[in-house]
Amino acid sequence: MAMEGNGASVSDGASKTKIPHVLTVAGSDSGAGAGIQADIKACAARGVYCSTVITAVTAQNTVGVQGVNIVPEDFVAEQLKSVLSDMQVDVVKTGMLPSIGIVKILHESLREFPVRALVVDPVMVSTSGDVLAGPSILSSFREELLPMADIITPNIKEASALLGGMPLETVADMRSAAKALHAIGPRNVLVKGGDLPDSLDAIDIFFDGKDCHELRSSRIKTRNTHGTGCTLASCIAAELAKGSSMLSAVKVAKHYVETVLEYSKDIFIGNGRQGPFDHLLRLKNGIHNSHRQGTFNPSNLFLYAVTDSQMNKKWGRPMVDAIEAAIEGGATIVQLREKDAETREFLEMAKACVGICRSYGVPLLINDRVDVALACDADGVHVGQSDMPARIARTLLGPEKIIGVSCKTPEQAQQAWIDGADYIGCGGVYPTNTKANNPTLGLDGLKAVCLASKLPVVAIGGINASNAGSVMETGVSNLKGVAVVSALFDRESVLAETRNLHAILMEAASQVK
Ligand SMILES: Nc1ncnc2c1ncn2[C@@H]1O[C@H](COP(=O)(O)OP(=O)(O)OP(=O)(O)O)[C@@H](O)[C@H]1O
Ligand SMILES: Cc1ncc(CO)c(N)n1
Ligand SMILES: [Mg+2]
Repeated sequence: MAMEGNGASVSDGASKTKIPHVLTVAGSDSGAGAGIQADIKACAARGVYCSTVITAVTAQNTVGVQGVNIVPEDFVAEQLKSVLSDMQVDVVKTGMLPSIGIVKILHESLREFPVRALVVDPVMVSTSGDVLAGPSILSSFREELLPMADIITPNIKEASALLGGMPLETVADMRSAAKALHAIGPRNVLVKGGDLPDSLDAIDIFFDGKDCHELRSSRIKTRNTHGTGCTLASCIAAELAKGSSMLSAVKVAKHYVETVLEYSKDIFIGNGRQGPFDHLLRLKNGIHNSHRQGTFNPSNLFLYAVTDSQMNKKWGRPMVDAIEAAIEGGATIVQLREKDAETREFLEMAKACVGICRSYGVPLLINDRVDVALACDADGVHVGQSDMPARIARTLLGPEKIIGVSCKTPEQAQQAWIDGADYIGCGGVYPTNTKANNPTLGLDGLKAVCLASKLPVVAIGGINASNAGSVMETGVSNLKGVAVVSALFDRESVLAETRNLHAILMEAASQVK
């Protein structure tokens, strides 16, 4: 029975804050790794409101899909109307659409209530091999849904099915498929290569009708990949709802998936072949076993990029571009270190950098300046032994912000823990030009500092592609990564250098394990 609306409307003239809003039209996954549940968590992690129209309820776990119950078409229509007629949806994202009738209803609803963008994840078969939408759906996808879509995100099998069984085995095949799918009508196509056999990287192909981009990230070795496709599409929708361009939404989403897989690679849920991951980046090393209710994850120290405005000036690149390139290349945290700018100029720059880092989910720390960190709402500060003491910085910044301290000696390392710091920056490990009169500790000095503290440590000072491997291979358990300045920013291509260093660190980390 249909219920009447309650007739009440809120329009009291009070100031209203619009929050970006994604509506997901998808199936429920009882195991909560994929489907509606993944969509809600991905949107929440990206700071976007998510409403839900449920098309089917599945009984599903890490072993497979045990049952599917399709929601009656009329009731899908009713849910769509309830949300779209009232709730200021920016972007609609679709997942499991299990019948031709449901596709038709969605098509009609979107004509009646247009939205800014439509993201279509043409879900057909789960990775466990279970059918979520049968082949009879293909023609209605092609005729009704694809031409309306701003982007479609098929995996290899789905791209092949939509193209009548065209075989897809190589990156070149993925490129041809992206172009052929574009001809069916969607504005943009992303063919996902998560299931591409024998590929070292996770490669996706993006085609916008003009240019074809090959998007690569490192392939995380983990069983916890159930729901990557739903998460990727929801994150694209979330970034579009915030106002991103399509290419940047796709890049941010891909980077987010890589980051959550890395964070969640060792978590254990379920006994089947493919487990879920933790969208909110908390389980591994996270708040559950931290001494403080903070949000710092020590894995963020893996590739720590420290900026230098002189170097960026020398190479003629704006700070935000340099930072974006470093993040794209694999930097896991950024420290803004500014020695020349006046406070106001520094603050403006810091705000822009917070914006870019936040869009990628990478923390930004401010060197030295607690006031600037507070004013731009950065994720924290890094202080030296002659800067604001960490204990006072903690009082000023509160329990949530990240605080790092530079330490050269075991005594300083012990003090950093007592003062409530989150990590230690230890160096200079090797000689460097970026800091005058800085004594060199060598790998032995680094080890001594690591062993003196429970805190995670990042090594700094003269580290580059040729010696980063030996630093990581010291194998002390709380040494979590390396911090670099010149090796990334005093170079022609920040992206290429960061990527290279990231690969070296991954290799070294796998040796240690
Ligand atoms: N092991 C991995 N490491 C890094 N990225 C990955 C990995 N596996 C998948 N991805 C990325 O995750 C995204 C989803 O890709 P995939 O091809 O697995 O989609 P899907 O099969 O639709 O996902 P689902 O498992 O939810 O059905 C892509 O950007 C892909 O490159
Ligand atoms: C409900 C649902 N939607 C999508 C997928 C694809 O991962 C799944 N396994 N379950
Ligand atoms: Mg997959």
